[in-house]
Amino acid sequence: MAGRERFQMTKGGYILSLNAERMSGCSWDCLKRSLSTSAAAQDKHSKSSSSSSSQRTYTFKTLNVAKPDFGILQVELNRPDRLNAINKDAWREIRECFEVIALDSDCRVVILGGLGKHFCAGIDLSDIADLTSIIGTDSDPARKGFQFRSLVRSLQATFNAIEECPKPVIAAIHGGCIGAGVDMTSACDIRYCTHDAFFSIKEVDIGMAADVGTLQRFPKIVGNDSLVREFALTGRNFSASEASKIGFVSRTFDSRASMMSLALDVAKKIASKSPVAIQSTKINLNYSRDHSVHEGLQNQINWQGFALQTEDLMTAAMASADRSGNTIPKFKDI
Ligand SMILES: CC/C=C\C=C\CC(=O)SCCNC(=O)CCNC(=O)[C@H](O)C(C)(C)COP(=O)(O)OP(=O)(O)OC[C@H]1O[C@@H](n2cnc3c(N)ncnc32)[C@H](O)[C@@H]1OP(=O)(O)O
Repeated sequence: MAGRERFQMTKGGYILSLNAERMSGCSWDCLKRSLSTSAAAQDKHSKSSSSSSSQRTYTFKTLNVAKPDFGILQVELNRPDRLNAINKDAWREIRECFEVIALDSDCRVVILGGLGKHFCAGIDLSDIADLTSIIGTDSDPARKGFQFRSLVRSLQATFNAIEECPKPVIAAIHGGCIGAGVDMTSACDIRYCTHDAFFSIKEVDIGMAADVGTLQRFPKIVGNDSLVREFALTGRNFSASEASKIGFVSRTFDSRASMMSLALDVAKKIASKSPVAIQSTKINLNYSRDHSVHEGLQNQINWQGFALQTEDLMTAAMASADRSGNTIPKFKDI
């Protein structure tokens, strides 16, 4: 973390550190309840954020958040002794973090990485017994079914929060990116990895189908149905070079340092542009991925109905027109 400040906002937000304290040690059932109330709390905060004087603090047990440069947040999975396996606190905190980032006008782009030897070893295997404890309850099969549905919905919401965050998210992957790690990075906008990275859609090896995004997002990223099925049906590791060949990652690097340096350069470039243009691009790319070309174009028409009214259009156009390159456009936060 040398050279980077711990980041704390002092205007219009949330005291996540208190939430983290309150939630530690809760059961999966408790996690489900907290995740569903989190959305309502977020909504309440978003409505009052412009007038609220409470603190927005990026303080988490399982995540490290820093602000390396203007408009950029660096979020790192921070359970290195467990290889950043996602435990119940992490499921909740990743969602909370990206929900807050979505509303944080100081943040224009995010770099998502992991501390320690591996990016992410998937779900925390020591939580599996707790996760499946619904089976041992007295409820009838239908009621257990409803409880499992609600659990999976709440876990999906963690990675949905990354995809639905209007700020672009750059995943910087090193070492293992296993199971839930693939689900998580599939929800990101840009993926880079080091040459030593390896990936696995590992869920079949723990007796389940991937259920928090990989089967839905990964095929749309790589566009090779046969290979998707080979990976998802065998759980075999695939290398950085395979990931690059199929387009799951767009660049590979010799070292983490060179990856983070390039990720930061790309993030700076994104942060320097109109946030109206950047967020409109992410939102419309996501919409168009999930709709027909015609529907995507219709949505874009409606979107442009307000987005083209931005002052950023003239600011950016005038800067582009100045061939000397001396006009550096400045764009207000959203
Ligand atoms: C509703 C469900 C929603 C989502 C479901 C998602 C499913 C998945 O994520 S499936 C994938 C689950 N993960 C795995 O199967 C990975 C298991 N780990 C490994 O295969 C290896 O650890 C490795 C990632 C290849 C790394 O190997 P290595 O570098 O040799 O480290 P180790 O010595 O094996 O591990 C060090 C230390 O970490 C512990 N650990 C590793 N993975 C996990 C994990 N997923 N959960 C909890 N703990 C993990 C490992 O036990 C070691 O612990 P020690 O106490 O130091 O022995």
